[in-house]
Amino acid sequence: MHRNPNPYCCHYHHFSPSSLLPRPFNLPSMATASPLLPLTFLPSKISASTSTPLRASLPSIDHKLVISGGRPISGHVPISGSKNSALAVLAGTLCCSSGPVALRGVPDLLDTRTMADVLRSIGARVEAEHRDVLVVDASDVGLTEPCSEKIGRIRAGFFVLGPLVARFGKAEVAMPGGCRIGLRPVDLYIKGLEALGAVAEEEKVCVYGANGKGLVGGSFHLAYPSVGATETFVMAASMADGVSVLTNAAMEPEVADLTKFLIACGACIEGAGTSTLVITGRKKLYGAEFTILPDRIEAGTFMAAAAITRSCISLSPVIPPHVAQMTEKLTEAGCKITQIGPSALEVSAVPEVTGGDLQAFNIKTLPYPGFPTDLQAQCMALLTTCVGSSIIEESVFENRMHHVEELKKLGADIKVDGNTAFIDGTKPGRIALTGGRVRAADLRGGAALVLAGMAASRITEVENIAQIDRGYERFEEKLLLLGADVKRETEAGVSNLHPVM
Ligand SMILES: CC(=O)N[C@H]1[C@@H](OP(=O)(O)OP(=O)(O)OC[C@H]2O[C@@H](n3ccc(=O)[nH]c3=O)[C@H](O)[C@@H]2O)O[C@H](CO)[C@@H](O)[C@@H]1O
Ligand SMILES: C=C(OP(=O)(O)O)C(=O)O
Repeated sequence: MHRNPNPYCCHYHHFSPSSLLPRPFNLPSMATASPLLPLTFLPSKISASTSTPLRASLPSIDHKLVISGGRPISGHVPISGSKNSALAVLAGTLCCSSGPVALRGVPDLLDTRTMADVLRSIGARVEAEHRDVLVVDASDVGLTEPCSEKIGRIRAGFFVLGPLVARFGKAEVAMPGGCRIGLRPVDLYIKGLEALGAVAEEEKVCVYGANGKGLVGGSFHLAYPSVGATETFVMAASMADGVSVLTNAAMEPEVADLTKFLIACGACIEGAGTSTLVITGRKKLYGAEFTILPDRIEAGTFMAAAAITRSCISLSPVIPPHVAQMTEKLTEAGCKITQIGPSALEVSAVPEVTGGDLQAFNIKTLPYPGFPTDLQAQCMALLTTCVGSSIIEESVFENRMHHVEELKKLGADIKVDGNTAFIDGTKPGRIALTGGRVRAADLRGGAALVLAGMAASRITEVENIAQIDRGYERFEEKLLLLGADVKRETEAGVSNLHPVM
């Protein structure tokens, strides 16, 4: 690997964003996957505090979900810790050079397992302690080139760049993977680090800290409130020498959660959850205990599941303001959402509440507090069952409509023009989805197909569910617990149990 002869030099290397476009998506290979682990998990034991063993990657690439549709669901579903918060916080553990971090609520997902492997590849210790605590000790990390193959599987792999440059003065990180929903460049990450004095090398993502040590405080205005670029800047600035200011920062709850985590570790950050962050760098951050916030996207997905099956379910823990956009849209459709506890909601779409049909609504995805792009596909599935026409405008990612063709195979009537989808809903008293064989192209699109299958009149098979396993903890087990007829089919046969533990 080529190295800068003087990695700490201050001269400027021109940074070319085009050299940082993502490489092709790289799913975990069956050849490298570990064998199935013993099954010890029973659906009745699902709890919001499910443990996080984070062992080897889940070999679910050839698994499919088989759904027998048309059944209502009922009961309570526990919501796991947030995938996107957990991934950012796991990257943030690299800021802690003194003492271990104890994390509660890290969901057991393909993506969190991959992130754990990324951390291990540079010398961090990542271990499950008790059933619910994941301990990460990055005190002895010394390497600055995390495993490229693992980074190439997940978007959040790139989040380690900021902490590594800030702590060690250099880092070489491969282009990340994640959902194939657009070009997803990393130019804003790099520009943010450059504002802190970093120097990026052309042709590869190799970044050096300023003045041979690390980063210096600086100001940066994000041209777009990118979640990952905000998180990268905040982690890096927390260890930079001096005060940094970030404006037009992303305000997603997961960004605020990362900020809270860093503060718990000794960082000095003002403005958490707002668009202006003022960060006073600290020489060192320390290990701390932290609990990951509940996953608002998983919660929103189950809210959509209740609506699409015209059912009534409760869910917790959920932070009601975090799902406000979903609550607003489902209420517009005719559902009733009731807060039944400080962190519990009931979602009802039963005929006695809705009068029989749900009404179409429109969506435009936007950065938080706008409607989340990560719930667009699930809402599209729902809208194919609502009465009337609706329009979905995807404004965050330029290529997040892969689920359209698959939904059409299940009987949906959808037309796409650029990033706008026109959904011709169903007729009163009739749900048009029939079922069929479809393939998950990405995480949320995959979940949307499962929801559609639950409303369809016949059997639906969803293939390539490794995509779903990337971001939903025990998805089909939770659905099964609610009474859905969902089975995981593996090469070895049918299984209603997740093959993780
Ligand atoms: C692991 C994680 O947390 N993933 C989430 C994160 O992704 P991620 O952090 O990748 O999303 P961003 O907010 O960065 O991306 C939003 C838009 O900004 C563009 N962009 C981003 C960075 C950059 O340097 N240059 C650039 O042009 C992207 O291509 C995209 O069109 O936020 C998204 C938006 O809420 C969510 O859908 C993802 O689930
Ligand atoms: C787009 C998503 O994930 P990632 O950014 O990890 O690809 C998602 O969670 O919907």
